[in-house]
Amino acid sequence: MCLCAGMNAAVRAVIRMGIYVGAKVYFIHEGYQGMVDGGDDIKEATWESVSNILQLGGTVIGSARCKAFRTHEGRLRAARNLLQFGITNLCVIGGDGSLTGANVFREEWSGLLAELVQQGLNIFMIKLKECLHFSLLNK
Ligand SMILES: Nc1ncnc2c1ncn2[C@@H]1O[C@H](COP(=O)(O)OP(=O)(O)O)[C@@H](O)[C@H]1O
Ligand SMILES: O=P(O)(O)OC[C@H]1O[C@](O)(COP(=O)(O)O)[C@@H](O)[C@@H]1O
Repeated sequence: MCLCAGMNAAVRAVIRMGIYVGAKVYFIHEGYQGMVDGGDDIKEATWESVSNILQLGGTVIGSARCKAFRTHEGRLRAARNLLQFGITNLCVIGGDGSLTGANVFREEWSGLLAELVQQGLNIFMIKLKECLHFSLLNK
C-alpha cells in the first residue's frame, strides 16, 4: 500500500479539471495492473467521487506493482482495454518506474494499435492514435 501524501490531491485535481473542461474521466484502479486487467478496474469518475479524499493518505484508486506491464503482451492488453473504454489520454501519477512505463507505452502505441487491428479490432478505433497523450506528473 502506498501512503504517500499528496496522491489523492493529484487524483482529485485530475478528475475535477478533466470534468471541468468537459472530458469523460475514468479511474484506473491499481495502476498498470488495472489497465492490463480492464473490467471493473476502469470506472467512470464523477465530481463527487473525489470528495473528502484530500485528508486521506495513500491513494483511493490503489497502486500496484505490475509485472505484466513490463511485457509487450501486457501492454497490448492495456491498449485494448483503453480503446474499449474510448480512453484517449492518460495521466500517470507516479515515480520513475511509472513514468518509464508510460514512455515505453507511448513509444509503442502505434505498433500496439497495428497489432490490435491485425487481431480484428474495429478499424474506427485507429483514429485514437492521433490523440493518446500522456500527462506525466511526478509524485
Ligand atoms: N521499463 C519499464 N517498462 C514498462 N513498465 C515499467 C517499467 N518500469 C516500471 N514499469 C511499470 O511501472 C510500475 C511502477 O514502477 P515502480 O518502480 O514500482 O514504482 P514508481 O513509479 O514509484 O517508481 C511497475 O510495477 C511496472 O508495471
Ligand atoms: O471533498 P471536497 O469536495 O473535495 O472538498 C474539499 C474541501 O475540504 C477541505 O480540504 C477541508 O475543509 P474543512 O477544513 O472545512 O474540513 C477544503 O480545504 C476543501 O475545499
